[in-house]
Amino acid sequence: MIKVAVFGAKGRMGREICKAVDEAVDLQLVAGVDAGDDRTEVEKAQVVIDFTHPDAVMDNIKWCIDHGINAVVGTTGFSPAKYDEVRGWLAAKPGVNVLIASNFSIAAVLLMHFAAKAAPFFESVEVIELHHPRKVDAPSGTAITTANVIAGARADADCPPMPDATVKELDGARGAVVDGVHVHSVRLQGLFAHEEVVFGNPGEMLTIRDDSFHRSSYMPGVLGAVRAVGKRPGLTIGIDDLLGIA
Ligand SMILES: NC(=O)C1=CN([C@@H]2O[C@H](COP(=O)(O)OP(=O)(O)OC[C@H]3O[C@@H](n4cnc5c(N)ncnc54)[C@H](OP(=O)(O)O)[C@@H]3O)[C@@H](O)[C@H]2O)C=CC1
Ligand SMILES: O=C(O)C1=N[C@H](C(=O)O)C[C@H](O)C1
Repeated sequence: MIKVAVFGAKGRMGREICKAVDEAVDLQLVAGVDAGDDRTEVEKAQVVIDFTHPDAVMDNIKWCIDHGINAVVGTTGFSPAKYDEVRGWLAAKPGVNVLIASNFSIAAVLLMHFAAKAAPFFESVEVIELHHPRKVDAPSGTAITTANVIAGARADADCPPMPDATVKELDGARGAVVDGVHVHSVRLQGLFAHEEVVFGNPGEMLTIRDDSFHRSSYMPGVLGAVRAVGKRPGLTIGIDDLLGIA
């Protein structure tokens, strides 16, 4: 039995995660807390799951590492510098592990995998992410990761810069630029979490799209990460390795 606590327990993801942990026969929910709550019960956990807020997540990870508790983190807002900071904290606490993934849904993880494979074959690529209007961050963490892996694959293949004649632009019209990839964020009532990667060549186009319709799509990935994190030393980024597609 793995003892689990949830940070952000009353949030949209947290509520679903508490239910999934409760229903799993090999996991025991020992605590669920939100901002400002007492954390005494959390200290009994072997794994903390964090789905909170980009401004809170680094302090939460530090708290887990200081208390010798492994962490599975879905909260967004990470950068290479933040990953390095977590690595630094973990180096001082051997035996404690952290797994961070910008997306735990199988469809989104596969979308990113396929996007990286397709990237070297196209002259142009842009990312469009579409989410519910309660989302606080833009672009989404998944879109940032997608742009990162596309840029990495293009750099490895020595792709030339993408064609783009824009010289006159209303601020934001071409979206945010992440690692040289344009990323467009749509916030629309009725949507949940969706992403399209559009690739273009002269005379042809490829679209790769994933749709999450419900938060249940993240649960197999989150619970799989909870079961795996104790066996993965240090910092693990993403669940590709857990799925055997790294
Ligand atoms: N990786 C993935 O697969 C996915 C990631 N996400 C990400 O997860 C995060 C949360 O999303 P969502 O559930 O929709 O957000 P919500 O705003 O619904 O929930 C966030 C919860 O975190 C709580 N919280 C804030 N600060 C702290 C803190 N310091 N310690 C403990 N709890 C805290 C909030 O409490 P209070 O209201 O009291 O402030 C709230 O209950 C976002 O970054 C989102 O992008 C979402 C879906 C999937
Ligand atoms: O806030 C959300 O809802 C989601 N956040 C994550 C992100 O920013 O990528 C994952 C998913 O898109 C849902």
